[in-house]
Amino acid sequence: MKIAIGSDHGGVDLKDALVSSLQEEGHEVIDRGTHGHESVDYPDYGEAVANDVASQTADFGVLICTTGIGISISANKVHGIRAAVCHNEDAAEFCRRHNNANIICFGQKYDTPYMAAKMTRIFVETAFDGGRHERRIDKISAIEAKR
Ligand SMILES: O=C(CO)[C@H](O)[C@H](O)[C@H](O)COP(=O)(O)O
Repeated sequence: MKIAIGSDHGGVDLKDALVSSLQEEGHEVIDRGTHGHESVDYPDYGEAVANDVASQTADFGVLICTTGIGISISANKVHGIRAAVCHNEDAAEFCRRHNNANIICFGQKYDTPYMAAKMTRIFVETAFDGGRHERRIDKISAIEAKR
């Protein structure tokens, strides 16, 4: 898989750990930064990764900030993006099965490298269930289309 990843300074250590584990698992990783602990603004990285996913430059995205919240809100402003904050394996599975999420978001404050790698593995390996969930995704897209 081709996976775009990004974080602000509050998520950079977890981001760097995930870049390594994703590469070890054989994924092609597009690392959109940040690349150090200097203070930066999470919307810049949320937008960069969201653009990669929306344009199909990447199959999926991974975003990290301190809590996972600011960067997920930012990514969800890009048309076609469904970014889900996950802190356990069940959420990582169900945001794919029911919500067809295309970006998974973590909070470095809460998620260990081990757990984030595990959740990311579940996320990329789980298919969308379709069926009744397709109708709901279509309604999300319809909300987007009004703007
Ligand atoms: O936006 C956030 C919360 O949703 C992110 O966690 C940021 O990393 C955080 O706000 C950055 O805060 P800082 O005090 O500037 O490090």
